[in-house]
Amino acid sequence: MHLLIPAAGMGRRMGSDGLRPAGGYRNKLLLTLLDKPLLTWTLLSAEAATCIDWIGIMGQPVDFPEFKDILATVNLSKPVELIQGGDTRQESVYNGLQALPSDAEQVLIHDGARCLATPQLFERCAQALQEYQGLIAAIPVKDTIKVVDEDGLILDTPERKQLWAAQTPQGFNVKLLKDCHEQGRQQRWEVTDDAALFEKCGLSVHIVMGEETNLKVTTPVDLSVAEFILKARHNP
Ligand SMILES: Nc1ccn([C@@H]2O[C@H](COP(=O)(O)OP(=O)(O)OP(=O)(O)O)[C@@H](O)[C@H]2O)c(=O)n1
Ligand SMILES: C[C@](O)(CO)[C@H](O)COP(=O)(O)O
Repeated sequence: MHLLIPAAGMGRRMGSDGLRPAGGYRNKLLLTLLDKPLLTWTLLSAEAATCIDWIGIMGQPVDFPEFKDILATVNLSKPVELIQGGDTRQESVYNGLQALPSDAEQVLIHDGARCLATPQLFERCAQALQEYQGLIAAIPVKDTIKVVDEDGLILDTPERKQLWAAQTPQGFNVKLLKDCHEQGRQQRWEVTDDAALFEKCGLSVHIVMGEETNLKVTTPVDLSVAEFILKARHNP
């Protein structure tokens, strides 16, 4: 199974590590969580998942020297390729898809920022991909969700039992996902996950039960929560 890791973000919402001299934020995946860069935790989980046999990491070239240091430390047993990311997650995944080996039939896509996903979740998604052409890890929403207009007025309260919070890994048939990305570029669709492109193209996407701990490290609070979870895992 091929795995693409989008890791080319700016970490604007994290915003904690100051501006780079050249402008722009420092990639949050290079921040330290316990004693390792955040990206290292994601890679260690991918390494432990036996279903994965090739890894592509989409990053910004400015981060490649540090990515190479991380790879040298982790010393993965699987082939790894660094791929130039784009200005959005959608563009980064597009670039990753173009860089897949020509024999890749199925792909899992997993945010570098979801560094707490377990190897078992990768295995579960890879297994389900033998049955489905499109799937995502997701968990039932715990809060009551409101749809709100620009003036702060509630428009709707969707029924909670139909709401799921999308996570990654997201898994797809490579050819179908490439077609969906092409169509997305032509139609100028802007989406925040790959499943949305599948949906817009009228293709079905199945849910695989995700993990409550599989949070996306987005803000400084997430970093503290992730550290807490990792500490509990490593010193139970
Ligand atoms: N141009 C981009 C933007 C995001 N990502 C990746 O997509 C994942 C989810 O994105 P997000 O959490 O939004 O990360 P950032 O873009 O870094 O954060 P922010 O939106 O706060 O700037 C991350 O692993 C991030 O590195 C990417 O590969 N290319
Ligand atoms: C793909 C994703 O992680 C699913 O929750 C999420 O949509 C990424 O979104 P972001 O806008 O990059 O935070």
